[in-house]
Amino acid sequence: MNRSWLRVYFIMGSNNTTRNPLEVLEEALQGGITMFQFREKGKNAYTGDMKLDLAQKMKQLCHQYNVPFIVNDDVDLAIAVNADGIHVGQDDAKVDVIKRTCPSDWIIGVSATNKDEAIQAMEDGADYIGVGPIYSTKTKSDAKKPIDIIGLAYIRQAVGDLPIVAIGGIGMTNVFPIIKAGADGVSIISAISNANNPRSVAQVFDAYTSYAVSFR
Ligand SMILES: Nc1nc(C(F)(F)F)ncc1COP(=O)(O)OP(=O)(O)O
Ligand SMILES: [Mg+2]
Repeated sequence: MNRSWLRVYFIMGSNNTTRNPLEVLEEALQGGITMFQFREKGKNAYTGDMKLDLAQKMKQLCHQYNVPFIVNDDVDLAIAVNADGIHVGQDDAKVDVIKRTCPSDWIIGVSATNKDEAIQAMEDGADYIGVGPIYSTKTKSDAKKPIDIIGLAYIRQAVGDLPIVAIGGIGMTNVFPIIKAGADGVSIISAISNANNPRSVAQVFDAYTSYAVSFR
């Protein structure tokens, strides 16, 4: 997996915006996001054919901009739309099962909050780990206690050069310390999905992360 795909990793579901999610995604793609995760869950989330249809349209958009399209949690949906990969948490499908039953070229991401989860994900063969929550977040109602920059640095030290994307309460002002602490990129939901101008916010994250990574 190309770790630079993690640099500006946008995550969104239909309930993370009051606008048409396809318009928000296209604006974020125009602004330079480097990877996208379709995370359709929680209050008023789409299900069934509506979820399938939205996933197919989002994947098409991402591929118009040569951006990988990842599905959160839902392995069956990811297979149905021929996604580029899946992201699973500690309570979701296991990596070894995914590797046995899903396309061999899939990007497989795993959530990790501590060193043990990170090392386990690496040993299981995850292509990247989503480390956090770095800061407190309102987006994920069942988020664990924030680990802050020090928790990220500790995990970076434990996993060598395994690709890491940081997640949880990330805004433009804390990009630099997160990259300096060892993340290859930042994962953003509401900073882009709730923005008046998702394109310009994505552009700022693109510029800030590129600059920060160049110092690494
Ligand atoms: N969805 C995520 N994406 C990332 C990514 F690495 F992509 F930034 N990291 C962490 C999560 C959280 O994943 P999980 O713990 O299963 O909770 P949920 O399914 O509610 O998102
Ligand atoms: Mg999950």
